[in-house]
Amino acid sequence: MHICGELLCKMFSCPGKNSGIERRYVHLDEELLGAHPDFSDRALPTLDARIDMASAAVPELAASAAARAIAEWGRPAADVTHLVFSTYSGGKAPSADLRLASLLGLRPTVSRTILSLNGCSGGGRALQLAKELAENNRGARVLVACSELTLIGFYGPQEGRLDTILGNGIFGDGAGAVIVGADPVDCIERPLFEMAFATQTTIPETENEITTRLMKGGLDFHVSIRVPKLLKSNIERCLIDTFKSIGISAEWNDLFWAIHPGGRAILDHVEQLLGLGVEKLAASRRVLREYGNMSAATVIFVLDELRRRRARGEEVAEWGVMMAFGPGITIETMVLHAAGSLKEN
Ligand SMILES: CC(C)(COP(=O)(O)OP(=O)(O)OC[C@H]1O[C@@H](n2cnc3c(N)ncnc32)[C@H](O)[C@@H]1OP(=O)(O)O)[C@@H](O)C(=O)NCCC(=O)NCCSC(=O)/C=C/c1ccc(O)cc1
Repeated sequence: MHICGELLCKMFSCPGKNSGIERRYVHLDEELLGAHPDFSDRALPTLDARIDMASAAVPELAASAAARAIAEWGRPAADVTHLVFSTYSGGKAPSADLRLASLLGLRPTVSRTILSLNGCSGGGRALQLAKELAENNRGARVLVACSELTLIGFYGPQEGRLDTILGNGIFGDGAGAVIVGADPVDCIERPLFEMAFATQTTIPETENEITTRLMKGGLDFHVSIRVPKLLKSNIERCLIDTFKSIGISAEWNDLFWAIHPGGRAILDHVEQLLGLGVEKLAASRRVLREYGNMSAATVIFVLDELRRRRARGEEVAEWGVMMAFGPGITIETMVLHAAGSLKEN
């Protein structure tokens, strides 16, 4: 796995002091908002304009992250055999993945899959899919790219909808990219993480807790106040079942953790539930603090942060867990092994 996170956006903002977020980056700056004042009012029909803007910016942001991931990988872009692309900022076909393939100069036979509206679990799903593609196609090299722009669903506060303020307060823009393969070529490819085992779980009867819907005024997000507690009640079962499936018994504090920082309360609940030491979620908290919740791209930033910490000589456990949460409520869980070369970076 070769990883890169990328931000191309222009403006930063600071939500409330309890959010755990110090800054975020957004494409929709004051100049663009000045040109589209109707974006602030979700009752106005702005979807077309938002889709046009996102269709241009989403693949460019993705290309910037992917170009860096490919450069670190060390092989030409033409060696990419598959592309898995995740975004909630789509709305057109052909989708941003085709434009991304063209911007990167991928081969015309590259096998493309787009994940749309998977929300914050999209990064975890894309990586699981890439793992399966890589393991089942000899020599495959899968580019995973997640690119999210909040402009598709940004609008002003609405009476009786505190959750829209929450969405505008914690979401940020960003793109992450990873190259996944199953059989690294010696001396050229230096794997960072091995994806040992992956599962997806849906919490029963929670389909209305995290939702998005394309409306004439843009993408309407709803995140219920129950989400942190619902995750808290279900995460440990997922972890126990996942580790049982691979026959490893794990002490939670002996692992490294790449938890999707969907919000400060989610990290607090996970930390408390699993009895984790304060340093265990430091990578997730740093990404939340510096970038906010970038939906699918966020877990890639967390993996990148863990990689950087290891490179700086900080102690990172050999085995770890990545978890991402999205509409469903869907929990994507992956057991990771820090590959040998990570220690030498
Ligand atoms: C940092 C927060 C936002 C605020 O923390 P706080 O400052 O300590 O404050 P409180 O938690 O006490 O909340 C302040 C007020 O907001 C209210 N509130 C608090 N969450 C809420 C609420 N979801 N509704 C509606 N009122 C609320 C809460 O009741 C309270 O109201 P009040 O007592 O009247 O002041 C914290 O609540 C928090 O981290 N919450 C979890 C955030 C969360 O669920 N994140 C989403 C995870 S899932 C995800 O990321 C996927 C997104 C997605 C992306 C793209 C897609 O296409 C699809 C999906």
